Amino acid sequence: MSDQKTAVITGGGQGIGKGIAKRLASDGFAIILSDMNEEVLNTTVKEFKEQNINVASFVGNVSKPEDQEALVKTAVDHFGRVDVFINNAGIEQVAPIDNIQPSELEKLFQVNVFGVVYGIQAAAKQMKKQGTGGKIINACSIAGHQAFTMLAAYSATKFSVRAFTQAAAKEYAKDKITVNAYCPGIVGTGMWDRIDAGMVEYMGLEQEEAFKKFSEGIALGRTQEPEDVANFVSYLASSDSDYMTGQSVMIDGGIVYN
Ligand SMILES: NC(=O)C1=CN([C@@H]2O[C@H](COP(=O)(O)OP(=O)(O)OC[C@H]3O[C@@H](n4cnc5c(N)ncnc54)[C@H](O)[C@@H]3O)[C@@H](O)[C@H]2O)C=CC1
Ligand SMILES: CC(=O)C(C)=O
Repeated sequence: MSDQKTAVITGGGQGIGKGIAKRLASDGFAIILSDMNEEVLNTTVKEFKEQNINVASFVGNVSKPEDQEALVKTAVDHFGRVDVFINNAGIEQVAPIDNIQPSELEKLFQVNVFGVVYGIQAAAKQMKKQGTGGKIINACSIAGHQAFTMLAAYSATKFSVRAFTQAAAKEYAKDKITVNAYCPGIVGTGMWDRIDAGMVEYMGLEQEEAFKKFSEGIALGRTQEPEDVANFVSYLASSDSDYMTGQSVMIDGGIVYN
């Protein structure tokens, strides 16, 4: 087994996942970046290679268990091990409850919940085989602690991520696998561009007005960058967090207080 630890990041082609991957690379991890968007994935991998980051990639859909298994196999084939697995990929949906359609509800749960479950299963299987323990880290949200209007279904998926984070932490503790989650607030990524567009449609707001409105209550006075999330995930991926498991922690600049 190689000396260099390996971190796998789903939805790593852009946004928060890309920020996390960059940070973990600078922390010394070999990186397996995965995304279903091949174009953004290839662009980011090229950028990382130009920065001499030890990176390999896998195109896959987190909502397919066979893709999650193949992602772990890719990591093992390239780097011989999986130490950290980050279930970052996620999608949003903006709609009042009256308008939530069955197909959209299914898709949201398939990606944000089933995808996390399949990722946890594939990662834990490999970590148990290695016998080295490991860290599984899930993308939750402030919406996983407090449901938001127009984001009811999305919020429900993130409450569910919190439940799986707790239960997985309890089940895998004996294998020295910790399971925690990061709960960002308002991060200026493609996801928020789409949420903003959805709010324009349903609430009659001007473009970017929703982003501004949601951001008004941030105690630290600014919206979040992927790097703000990555700084915390760096801790979760490190041995400094060895005594922490089952937690879904707010990293939101002060929006939701538990
Ligand atoms: N942007 C924000 O304000 C917040 C985001 N989050 C969560 O953080 C995570 C990352 O969000 P962002 O970077 O903002 O999103 P993003 O939309 O900018 O990037 C998400 C990436 O995931 C990929 N992806 C989507 N569905 C996939 C699938 N089925 N299989 C594989 N890859 C898939 C996309 O192609 C994209 O590259 C998500 O789980 C999101 O729910 C949580 C709180 C706040
Ligand atoms: C996208 C998201 O999780 C929020 C709360 O903005």
